[in-house]
Amino acid sequence: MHNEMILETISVTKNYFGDKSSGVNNVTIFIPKGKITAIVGESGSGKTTLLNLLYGLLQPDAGEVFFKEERILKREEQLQPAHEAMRLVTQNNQDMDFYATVWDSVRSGLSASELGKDTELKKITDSLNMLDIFPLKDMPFGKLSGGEKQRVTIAKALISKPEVLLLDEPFNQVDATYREGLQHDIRYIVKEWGVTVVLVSHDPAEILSMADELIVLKEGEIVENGSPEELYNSPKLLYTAQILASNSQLTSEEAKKCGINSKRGTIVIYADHVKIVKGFSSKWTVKQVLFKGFYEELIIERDGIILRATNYAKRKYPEGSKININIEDYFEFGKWESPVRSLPKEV
Ligand SMILES: Nc1ncnc2c1ncn2[C@@H]1O[C@H](COP(=O)(O)OP(=O)(O)OP(=O)(O)O)[C@@H](O)[C@H]1O
Repeated sequence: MHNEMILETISVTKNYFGDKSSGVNNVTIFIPKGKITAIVGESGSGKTTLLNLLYGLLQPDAGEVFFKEERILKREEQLQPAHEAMRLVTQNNQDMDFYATVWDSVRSGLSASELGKDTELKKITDSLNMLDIFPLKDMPFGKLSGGEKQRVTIAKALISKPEVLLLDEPFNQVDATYREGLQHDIRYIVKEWGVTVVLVSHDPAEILSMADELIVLKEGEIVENGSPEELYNSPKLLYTAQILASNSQLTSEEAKKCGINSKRGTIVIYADHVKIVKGFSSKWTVKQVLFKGFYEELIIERDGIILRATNYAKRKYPEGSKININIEDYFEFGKWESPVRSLPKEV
């Protein structure tokens, strides 16, 4: 089914120093309505620049941005940045008053024409309830935890029911244990209110669990896009594989020692594809155990080769213990980074 588009950029370029070394170059994207689109990429790849261009906060040097086929006006053409149907939540609560109560903070998201109306109370209450922060309504914003602050900024952004919500690294300040709850609530809001969300993120876990669509940026250019499943299961680029999953990279010589015969330069093995199995043949040593909440990531070593392995049986394999593994899948990347899909291998 063809998705209805709400936002698009046509060959948009924004450079900060007059050359291609910064910002974004010739970017054409389509944002589907009522979905969550994640813009991903390494630090400095242009994610925030693209988000600000979509919002109209930055003006493109070339190209155009459209909201529902209506061109987003340039700064000199409008009184306020951005289209009124969009809201941007920036990183680090930049535009929040730390002394204001949660109630007043959320209320400040209403436009002048909405303030003082009969509907004001209901709008504030609905927004607070939607983000599950009504009990905090009298607390000063500055006294809240990172996760609570983020809920308030989103409630403020949503109070006037925008059509598009743009979120820059929305879970950065949110404690890992509260992330999933907030991710779930954003998904719920998207479904209930039909809001379109565009978010910038560098965390594979949140991208894969939340987004309907992914746009991969590298050095200011779009290099891949598609659903999280498509890109995770069949990344065209080594770069995409690195962004979407915790992984190990081996040379073909190293891979050979793991039973993988490949003539291509780089072999990528997702931690999720390294399975711990019973057996006596090949012993790997657990060098490090990384706590990841409901699972662990093990850094394991054999003959100088280091791999990452996901382990759900927590505390079963302490540092120094010996384990056997199966490599269930891997990707081979050659000179042009186009991968060959690989068959499961036992090690
Ligand atoms: N206001 C600015 N002035 C000059 N250069 C800038 C400005 N904003 C961004 N850049 C540069 O443009 C490039 C892209 O920056 P941007 O913030 O869009 O990347 P990002 O992918 O969001 O990075 P991060 O994940 O680190 O936030 C970087 O090289 C950055 O240094």
